[in-house]
Amino acid sequence: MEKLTVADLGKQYGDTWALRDVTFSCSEGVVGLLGPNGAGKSTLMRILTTFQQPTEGSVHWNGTDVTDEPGSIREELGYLPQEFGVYPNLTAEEFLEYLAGIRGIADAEDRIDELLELVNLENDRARALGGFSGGMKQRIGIAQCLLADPELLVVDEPTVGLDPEERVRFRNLLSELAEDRIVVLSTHIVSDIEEAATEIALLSDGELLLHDRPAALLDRAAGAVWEWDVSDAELPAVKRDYIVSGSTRTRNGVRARIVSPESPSPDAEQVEPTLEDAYLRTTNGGERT
Ligand SMILES: Nc1ncnc2c1ncn2[C@@H]1O[C@H](COP(=O)(O)OP(=O)(O)OP(=O)(O)O)[C@@H](O)[C@H]1O
Repeated sequence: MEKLTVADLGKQYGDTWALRDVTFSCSEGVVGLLGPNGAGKSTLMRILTTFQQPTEGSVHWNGTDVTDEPGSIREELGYLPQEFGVYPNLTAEEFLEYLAGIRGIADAEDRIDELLELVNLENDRARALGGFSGGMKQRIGIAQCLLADPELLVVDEPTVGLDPEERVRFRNLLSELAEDRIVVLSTHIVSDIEEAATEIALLSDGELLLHDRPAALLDRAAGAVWEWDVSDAELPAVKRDYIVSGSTRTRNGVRARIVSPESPSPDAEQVEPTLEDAYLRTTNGGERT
């Protein structure tokens, strides 16, 4: 039996369905919850973590319905919400001691040492959090999630505001953590999950368009990615008529990369798809404008 099972989940705000008929299940690994802004990712995460009630459907954790018994998942859950506040005057170590205290975790000293080392903040343990970079704050955020050694870790857009180096470090940390637990990670940036995700759940307009291995998503763009040279004058029409997944400047214009089932021009060359191409194809262009 899978550990986490989501069945026919729906959430309505007023007249709007933020989630509709979402069904999937998973065990250990990184589940990359991918989708444009407003797709319903945060809503799904808040329901998984029991901060919100679904309008319809259910979430089961190890066979127990979490709406009926929220304690069943809360005891084994670490959650890093999108807006994670820290107390600027506390040091990293004091912050973790404080949270361990209010969560009733006794004798947490050794665990705090272990976690500070895991998130690579052991040398900054005595520094006030107010002086931490975005990446350091995210790492202390992950450390606090792990205080009780949870089996399920839910992190909402954790790489927002991180520099490229911090992103890579953070992704590696999550992959390590997913060896013996489920990590659900939401993002609208494909490269955040390209290497780390063992499964991708793709949400768009509240609907789950796909839940599968990254390779299955990649297959969706097979034979549908093209590159060719266009002039600056032609570029606006290309952008209007196609899903453009990239463009690089050339001497006389740009080399456009587009996602389309048919060749856009006799000069176009078919190229290997990336996960970004497949994501754009599946969501019909990604971000809604
Ligand atoms: N409390 C709320 N009341 C009304 N509508 C809401 C509420 N929370 C979210 N929504 C709407 O539900 C939809 C899904 O929002 P949600 O925040 O879950 O998406 P998201 O994929 O996490 O996007 P983002 O990355 O922008 O947070 C959006 O249309 C949003 O406007």
